[in-house]
Amino acid sequence: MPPRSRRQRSTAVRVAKWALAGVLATQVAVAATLMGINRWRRRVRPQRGVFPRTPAEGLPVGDNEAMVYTYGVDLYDDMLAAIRGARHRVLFESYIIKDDRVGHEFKRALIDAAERGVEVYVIYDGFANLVVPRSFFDFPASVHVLRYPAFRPGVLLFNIRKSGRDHRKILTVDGEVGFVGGYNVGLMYATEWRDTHLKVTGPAVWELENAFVDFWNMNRAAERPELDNLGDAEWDARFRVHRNVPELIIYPIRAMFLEAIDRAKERILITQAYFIPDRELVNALVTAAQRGVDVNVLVPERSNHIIADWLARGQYSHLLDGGVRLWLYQDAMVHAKTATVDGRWSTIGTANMDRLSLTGNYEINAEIFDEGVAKHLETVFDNDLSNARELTVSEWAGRPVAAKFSEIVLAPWRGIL
Ligand SMILES: O=P(O)(O)OC[C@H](O)CO
Repeated sequence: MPPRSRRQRSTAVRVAKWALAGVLATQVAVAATLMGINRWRRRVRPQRGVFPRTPAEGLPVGDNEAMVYTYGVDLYDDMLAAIRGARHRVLFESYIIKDDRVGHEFKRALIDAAERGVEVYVIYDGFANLVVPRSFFDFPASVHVLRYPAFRPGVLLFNIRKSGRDHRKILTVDGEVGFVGGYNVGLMYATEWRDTHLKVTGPAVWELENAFVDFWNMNRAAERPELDNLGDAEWDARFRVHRNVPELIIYPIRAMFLEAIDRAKERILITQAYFIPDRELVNALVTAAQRGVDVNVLVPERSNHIIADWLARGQYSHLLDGGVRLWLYQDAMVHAKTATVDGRWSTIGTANMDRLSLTGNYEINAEIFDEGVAKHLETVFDNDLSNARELTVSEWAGRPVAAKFSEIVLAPWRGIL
């Protein structure tokens, strides 16, 4: 190579490096500014954490009964009652368990169950609970505990099987009752966050048990017992459970969403805590809106993760211009991960509509083909709208230039979070 073109190439490489460093520095500066503003705003104008609730009611789904919770106190009361009434086996898995009054109530109930001879298995995520003192997770030997590791060395070798958090929230008792949904365990979630969880009784509990058992057996320490499945799978198409399992490189929840949106004819109602859909999901929603489907997405106006909010905002123009209606939940965090289509299909689960959940973490979503459950979720959605405001195309177009700049600068992070 002649000396001049070698010089040109090294200049180009230097310019590219500086440009990249400049972009990264700008992203960090924008993110730090947003976090600073958020911290200040939370101090001067804290969220009231008051929101409408929709009473839970028993809804038949084939041979099962489903119940939808929208208030943490009600949910935790029923979960604790189930653990306290356990006779044979409790399987409890939570992404976050706080070291507070509610966390201790669960811990006590689990220990008491083990002490009266019930088999008790507990799984929690090591990374999500790094801020919780390790001593909180000291259980007597009678409780079998699996801490999903905060770090798995395989990720350093880009081994996708070793990636992802255990983001699931499952409780099953005696194979008779099961819970799944958005609620972690903690005092703040009990009263201040609007979330959605599902209780199911009947043969479909097997689905949740099976999900727990597979995870336990895949990740248990050698000295911990292997779990047998109790009962048989029902193959009931009305109530299915989908699991993202990075270890097996399967992520069916994203496909479930795409399939349901693709089939929609009348209406789609989605509630999401962190709404950062990928290109295909955005296109599916816009395509549905353009074929006349009434597409509605409810998100918190201010979530607990300001950067997630701003990554979500980066998609709003495309969605609003495409005819999707966006609703911003007021004065409280809405943490639900639900959707319903055409009054007949519903999902309630742990997966956020973002990259981390849909192609990253261990997740679990119930998919329910039932008009009663869908109708109930539509009522929940309507109640939530009484505490939300619609973001209009004109309001959005008139946002400050600094906001538009921040959205553009942070856009590349959507592929990570
Ligand atoms: O990861 P999620 O959806 O369970 O949400 C957890 C909260 O963001 C805790 O900060």
